[in-house]
Amino acid sequence: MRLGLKERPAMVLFPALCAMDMLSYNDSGQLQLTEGGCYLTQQSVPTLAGYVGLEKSDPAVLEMVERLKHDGPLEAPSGIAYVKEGEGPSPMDDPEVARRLTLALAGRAQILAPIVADKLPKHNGHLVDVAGGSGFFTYEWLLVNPDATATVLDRPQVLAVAAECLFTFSQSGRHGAHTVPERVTFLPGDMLTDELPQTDLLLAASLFHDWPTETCQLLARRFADALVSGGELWVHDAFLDDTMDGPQAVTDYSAQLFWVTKGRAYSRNEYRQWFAEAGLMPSDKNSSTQMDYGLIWARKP
Ligand SMILES: C[S@@+](CC[C@H](N)C(=O)[O-])C[C@H]1O[C@@H](n2cnc3c(N)ncnc32)[C@H](O)[C@@H]1O
Repeated sequence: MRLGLKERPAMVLFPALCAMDMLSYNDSGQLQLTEGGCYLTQQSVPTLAGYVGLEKSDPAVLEMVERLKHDGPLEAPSGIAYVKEGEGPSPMDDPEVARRLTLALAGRAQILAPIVADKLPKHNGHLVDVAGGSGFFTYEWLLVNPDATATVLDRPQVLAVAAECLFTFSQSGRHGAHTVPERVTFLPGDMLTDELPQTDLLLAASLFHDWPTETCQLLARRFADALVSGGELWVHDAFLDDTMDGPQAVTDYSAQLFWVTKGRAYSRNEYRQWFAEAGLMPSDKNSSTQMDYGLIWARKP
């Protein structure tokens, strides 16, 4: 790895360059320039280096280079979006910023939640929606599971917004929506350190992608511990191909996640390794939802 990149920036940059057909893996699994990628070198005649180099002094390009080199921003005095870790400041604990960031995701959740609710198991037990944000995934799931209950766990300032979303949901006039609030518990807490409630189903929606690999492994172990025997961990996210060379929509998204969070997009294979290490039995089935998102799951024996 001559660039000396750490794992996270390398796994953002190289899959993106593969998806753009600039790099590919050879038979020995080593990265090499593709025919198109060769035009990016100074030695190529003709070369694209001058054309691409028009952007070389752009402040955003220079900042991305710094972040790739340092595995994130050198300084983040007010914390990192969607991340609460340890005693450091978190935007998710600032009422105004937490509201803005939570509402920024609420539209996506509202669109995807009915599709996810339809694909999650039908159950009359309990769902824990960890880092549930606006809570829409929970509300929709409770609508199709009229005897079930659920807990939405997140930071207190986020849950204040989730409660407003629940009120609006309950007033929608949709069949059964008025029964949902009495079946929801809001649990303020820290998913990295607090004890998690025991549950039949645990949903991790757009959660792992905010965190580096070691934290994902820790979370997988914590979620496995929270499941009852026979319980299931469901992940809703955008996944890299297991070949780590696309799809381009997800490598682009991964670069955005790298820029604003501590994480990146991961492949299903990476998730399944964490689940197996945590003692879960990953299903090998893949299910897609919309917006390049999909579902995978694992069962506790
Ligand atoms: C990207 S959002 C996903 C929200 C929701 N699951 C969705 O798909 O719309 C990540 C969420 O993780 C929450 N979060 C971050 N660190 C946390 C922590 N240590 N404990 C609990 N929640 C946390 C954030 O407050 C935020 O709501």
